[in-house]
Amino acid sequence: MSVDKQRRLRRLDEVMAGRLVVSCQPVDDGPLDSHDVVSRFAMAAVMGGAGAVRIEGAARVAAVRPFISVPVIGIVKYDLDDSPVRITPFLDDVAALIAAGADIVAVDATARARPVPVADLLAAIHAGGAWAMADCSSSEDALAAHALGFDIVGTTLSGYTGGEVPQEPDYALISTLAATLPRVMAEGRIHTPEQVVQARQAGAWAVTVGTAITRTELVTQWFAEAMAPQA
Ligand SMILES: CC(=O)N[C@H](C=O)[C@@H](O)[C@H](O)[C@H](O)COP(=O)(O)O
Repeated sequence: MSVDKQRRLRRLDEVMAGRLVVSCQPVDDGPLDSHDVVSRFAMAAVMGGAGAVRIEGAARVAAVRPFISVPVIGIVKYDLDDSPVRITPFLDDVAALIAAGADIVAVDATARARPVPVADLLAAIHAGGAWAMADCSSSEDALAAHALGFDIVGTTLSGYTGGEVPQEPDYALISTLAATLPRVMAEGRIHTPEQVVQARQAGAWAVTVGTAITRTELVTQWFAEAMAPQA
């Protein structure tokens, strides 16, 4: 491993290992979907103990950046006609996220039809001086991403590449990955502190929570549905 790479990974471990990441992605087009609200979510998350935040959109990363000093994981999401890949499929967005102040850029690293090869996205992230996170759906994705040189692999896309979305986090994937890979981000459907504990026990290097903190409509719905008449 090159000295530069060793240095990069040491610094990444210093700032992120064992930390909670809050994904500040409100429901699209909902009342909380604004730069101002997301900046405030990010500040509140840091006050609550988050070690990093995950933000969608380069303009939004730029809006949030002045308010927080913790690492920002930047992504840009799409709904493409010719590819199921949603998370940061294009090189231009990698550059824009880094220019906006993202410290880490996350990309979909699944083996699905895509406009730009994962290796090219990775090269652009590292050329821009950022850390690279691979959003994966399976151990095959994650092992391939690690072999390519991604700094972090996440379970972000487990359960989201076809079929019914499971209820629970994918602890089995977290633990399979953690057995051989150094930086596993547990992400996806982690809604409670107890689930954070389980993800950590499964070997997660860091844990990302999104919906349970920043999608108030959905969290309210969980509680509202629990109000159904009791037998
Ligand atoms: C599958 C997909 O597109 N995941 C997205 C990735 O950025 C977000 O919609 C999630 O909110 C994020 O991964 C955090 O997960 P959760 O909101 O379940 O805590």
